[in-house]
Amino acid sequence: MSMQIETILIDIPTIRAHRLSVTTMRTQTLVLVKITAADGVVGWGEATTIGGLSYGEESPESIQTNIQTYFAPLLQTMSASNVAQAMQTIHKAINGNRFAKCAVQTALLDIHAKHLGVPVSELLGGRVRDSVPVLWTLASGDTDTDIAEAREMVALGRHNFFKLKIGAKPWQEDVTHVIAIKQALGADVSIRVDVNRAWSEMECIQGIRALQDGGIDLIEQPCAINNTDLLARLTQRFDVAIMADEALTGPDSAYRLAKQHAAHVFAVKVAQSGGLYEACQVAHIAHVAGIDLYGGTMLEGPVGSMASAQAFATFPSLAYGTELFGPLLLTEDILKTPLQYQNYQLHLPQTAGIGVEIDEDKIEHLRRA
Ligand SMILES: O=C(O)C[C@H]1C=CC(=O)O1
Ligand SMILES: [Mn+2]
Repeated sequence: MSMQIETILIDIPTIRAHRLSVTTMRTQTLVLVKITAADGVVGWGEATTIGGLSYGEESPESIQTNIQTYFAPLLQTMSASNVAQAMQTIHKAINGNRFAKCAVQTALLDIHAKHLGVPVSELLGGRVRDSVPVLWTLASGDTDTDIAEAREMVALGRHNFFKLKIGAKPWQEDVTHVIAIKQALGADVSIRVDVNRAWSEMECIQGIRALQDGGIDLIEQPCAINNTDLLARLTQRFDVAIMADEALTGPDSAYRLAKQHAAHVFAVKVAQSGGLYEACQVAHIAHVAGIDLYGGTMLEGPVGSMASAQAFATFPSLAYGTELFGPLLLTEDILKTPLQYQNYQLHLPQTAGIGVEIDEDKIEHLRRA
């Protein structure tokens, strides 16, 4: 009874340039993991990251190599039915590699949930919601384009709150851009910013003060990943919510950030957490510590986005919503039935597994040779 595992890279152009402080994306590389159980049931997982190695510590190519070289031989000795035991074996043999571990765990959960005939959320404690609010990230680099894009999203019923990517330009220029968008969209539209760790302490103090005065609701990862002391000082200093993103790398860091009072909000990402179980643990640590929750993304395609939704649907609260818009940033879909984005929410189906039906012909056509 052995399992087979395959890693597939798919390069898909984005609908427009997506500008972050660490990189400008024009394509996204989906990293898909396909596990076939001994009985033929297929499970899917995703280990997509942003901009090669410019955002995270694993690249699409390193994930593929490490899964083929180190995960595959382990999986060939296991049965798919006990996900906890399989992950324990993997954790004993493989250090780090959270994204790869998340993808493998997701595919194993997909198989197990399909065997049981339940959605993956039922293996994570059960749903407290059947849909999650989804924001849109304005990151064209141009103020007027961003305003027009936001208005279109509201009119379409797709998104009614927004995140702006800043940190690439001098902070004063970024603040002018953000405030112009906030004023154009009005008091009722929540605007958040993601600095992606670009600012020094003085830039944080001056930039965040101006953004707080301008009515911005949330400041995401303003400073360096490891400078959690500064993140804690900013959390004490400001009333506007400070959110940890890159600093959060699973339950252990969640515990340390909570103990340090280093954030008002946690951006929980399944890949950064090292798996769906671990993302749920991060959420529970936050909940116990009185830290609010936000469902983050690595701009995954439909597999990783629905896997994330299965986890986020179980979170005790989701005060700041989610950013599971990754599939909408891509020019190609890889599903037989597209995900259901309606009324500003992503809806979770009741189908068994993670809730996606992959178009394998499409994947064969799009995959990297
Ligand atoms: O949050 C990040 O840092 C990465 C990602 C999430 C949304 C987006 O536009 O970029
Ligand atoms: Mn972020």
